[in-house]
Amino acid sequence: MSKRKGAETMETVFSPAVTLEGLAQRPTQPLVVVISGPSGAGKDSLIRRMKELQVPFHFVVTATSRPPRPGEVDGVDYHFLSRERFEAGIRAGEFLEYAVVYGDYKGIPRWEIENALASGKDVILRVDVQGAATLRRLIPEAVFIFVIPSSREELIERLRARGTESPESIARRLQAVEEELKHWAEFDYVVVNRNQHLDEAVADILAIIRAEHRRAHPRAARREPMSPPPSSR
Ligand SMILES: Nc1ncnc2c1ncn2[C@@H]1O[C@H](COP(=O)(O)OP(=O)(O)OP(=O)(O)O)[C@@H](O)[C@H]1O
Ligand SMILES: Nc1nc2c(ncn2[C@@H]2O[C@H](COP(=O)(O)O)[C@@H](O)[C@H]2O)c(=O)[nH]1
Repeated sequence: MSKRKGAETMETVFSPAVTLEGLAQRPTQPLVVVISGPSGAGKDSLIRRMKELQVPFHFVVTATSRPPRPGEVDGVDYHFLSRERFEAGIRAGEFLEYAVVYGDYKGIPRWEIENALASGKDVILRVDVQGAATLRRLIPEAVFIFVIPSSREELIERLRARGTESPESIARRLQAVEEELKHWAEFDYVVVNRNQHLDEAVADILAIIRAEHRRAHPRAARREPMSPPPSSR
């Protein structure tokens, strides 16, 4: 490519001078990755698989007023709170974000986010579509991934086979899908978690994270809490 000597190019106007070594060793910022999608899409299964594969990331444990399912561990899957304790937390401004999701409170404790950002690792949050909309305002530089199954039948079958929901809870979750789907285009990526192809969806998420780390102009991960805790306002 020939360029006139002294002529301004896109590179000379926009790129600060670097050495090859400097550019090659450029530190990458931790990412904030928000995983959302309909109930039963497989968000928790994907995150669990990524933990099994020892992918280095910090998972933000959110809080809920719903009772634990068999096998769920307090402080690992959720912080399980009574409804009263959750409502007291709302009044005290303890949550960065909270919503009523399928009839139960769900929310992100501020201290969890502060710990996550202090970890220096990529941070993964899993929230419903309402939560993703709130986080888009609070953390616009986060990477937003919408996870879906490949069909409604797949979703119904998965929610039934999980065996954790009452028929009413399954109906409520399925009723929400249409509304949730309306928001797909607000996400940066759509990942399809096909039946029996969980590892393909995991590979997609890892590819997204890898590519985001290779950005020439990275999304800057926040180092500070999103807003001061209410007590110091
Ligand atoms: N690729 C897959 N193939 C077959 N079954 C799957 C796949 N992914 C997830 N499942 C199963 O589907 C059910 C729902 O998955 P999971 O609980 O991970 O969904 P979720 O999106 O986290 O749901 P929720 O929003 O309700 O918490 C689980 O029983 C899980 O084992
Ligand atoms: N808005 C928020 N949604 C959250 C949070 N933590 C989890 N979730 C989402 O709730 C639904 C239902 O979860 P389940 O465990 O009861 O099946 C699912 O979409 C989760 O991702 C949160 O802090 N805020």
